[in-house]
Amino acid sequence: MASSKLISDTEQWKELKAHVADIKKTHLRDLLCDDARSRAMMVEFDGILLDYSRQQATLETVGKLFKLAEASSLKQKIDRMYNGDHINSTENRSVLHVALRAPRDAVIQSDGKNVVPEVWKVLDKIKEFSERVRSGSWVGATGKQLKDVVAIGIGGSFLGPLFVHTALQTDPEAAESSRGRQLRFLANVDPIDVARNITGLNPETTLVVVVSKTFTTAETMLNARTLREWISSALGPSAVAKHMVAVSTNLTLVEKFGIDPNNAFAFWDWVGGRYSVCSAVGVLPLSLQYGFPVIEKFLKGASSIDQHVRSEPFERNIPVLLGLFSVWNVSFLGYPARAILPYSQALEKLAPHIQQVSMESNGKGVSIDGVPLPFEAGEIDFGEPGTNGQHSFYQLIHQGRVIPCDFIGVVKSQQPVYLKGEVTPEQLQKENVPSHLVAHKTFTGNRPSVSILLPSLNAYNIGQLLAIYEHRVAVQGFIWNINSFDQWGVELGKSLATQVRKQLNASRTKKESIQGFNFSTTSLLTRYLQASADVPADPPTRLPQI
Ligand SMILES: O=P(O)(O)OC[C@H]1O[C@](O)(CO)[C@@H](O)[C@@H]1O
Repeated sequence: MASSKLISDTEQWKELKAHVADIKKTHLRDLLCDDARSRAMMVEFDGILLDYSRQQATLETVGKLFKLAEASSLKQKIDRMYNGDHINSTENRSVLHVALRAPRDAVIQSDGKNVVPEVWKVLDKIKEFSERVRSGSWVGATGKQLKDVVAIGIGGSFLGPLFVHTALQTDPEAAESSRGRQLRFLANVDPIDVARNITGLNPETTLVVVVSKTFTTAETMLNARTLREWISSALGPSAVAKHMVAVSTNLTLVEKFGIDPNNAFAFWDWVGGRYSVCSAVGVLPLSLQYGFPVIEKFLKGASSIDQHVRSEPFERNIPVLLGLFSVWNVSFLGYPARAILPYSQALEKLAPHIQQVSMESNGKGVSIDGVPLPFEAGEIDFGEPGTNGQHSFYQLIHQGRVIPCDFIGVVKSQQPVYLKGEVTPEQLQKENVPSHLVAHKTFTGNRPSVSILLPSLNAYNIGQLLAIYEHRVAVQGFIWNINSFDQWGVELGKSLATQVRKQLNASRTKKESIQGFNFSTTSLLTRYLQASADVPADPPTRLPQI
């Protein structure tokens, strides 16, 4: 274990700790009376407005946060990321998702090699392949056009693409270009998910995209085998070549699985799973659905924010400001959660995606050098689109626990509806509230939030939003000095789960007794084995169906 200095040992951290008492004495209501303060807390870039005046912070707090950024070498860390240094030191890798959306003529090095040409080679291949499928020049085994796509993948190989797909579905341009086509996502190992996803689809007109960085993830490989069976039992084993393609960094395993390597789309170990939506992981299924030109706009939006993060001074740098205030809320004010509240139904899958990006990245208990953290890092992310959330958990946010909120607004809706002559209810009518209800009917306020206002929600804006959140999470990790890009905890979880699977298999097939688990696990496994005693050890293949 290294003995590097923790950020919490610096003077700048201690100054912020001491500053908390001043802020706790101040009510947000009073802070908001200061127009100059509010004006200074608004930042605009490329059509996006960030208003952070509703943070429990003064301009002095902001100054102190910038000093903390300096103490944590934030600028140098951002530069090291863009320079392709192995900042993911525990896995000895570069972190270069910014290269996935860089312009064709950009130069971004990893291990002494410019990776941008490789990125564009894959993008060009996706463009060509998706155009062939969409135009009908690539057809299925029976000569029919492939109108439907099932993307199999989990975690980072699922949540980001699902978020972007859901956000694009109602955008007029994307809706037009996807007319008559369907994109579905199969993630869960529970056969119910297979049943739901194949219901209503015809193998003759379906293309399956297996998305897995490692091509070893148990859930994905089981689902891939199931859909391979679905295709070959209907159309014969040779149909797999026409109906299944893959996205992976492990092209050897792709070939072993039976997918033609020519129909595989590569990405690289310098792309973390949860940061991979701009690689073939997202770009292939999304281009099949919407056409490459729409998805190229999405990449351009993300790239615009990449340039902003790298070059904008911290005072006007949206992801840096967001990251600093997240650290302020979590580590100084002691608020462990964050609500992501987009006022657009199209962003309904933003919170599930950011949950992985944020919590898998920053849910760490040790510094990048392996030193246990004496403070809390990471935050609990959750969210729902407004106004649905208002009718669900906002009560707790209003009057219960303090949860910093991200309010995301869209000025020009994808689907604007204007009602002529709509009358405003007389909400402000004086009520004769009985005294015993006054406290129940009062908001004490003083709850921090940021507002992010997008001009519209087209492919470009969706790319911007994605990149803002990705960089914000990285900024938080840089300040806390943790490794936001590894996931050893998840890997440990997977290996513990493998032991359980092995035990279940051994008990079923060889009647081996359960060994090496605690009382609780042993009891649950025993009960499960007893209750499923009628399941044959080697069951015949049966496709789930509804
Ligand atoms: O793309 P793969 O290798 O199948 O992994 C899927 C996901 O599993 C995880 O390792 C978490 O279990 C994620 O980080 C990753 O995105």
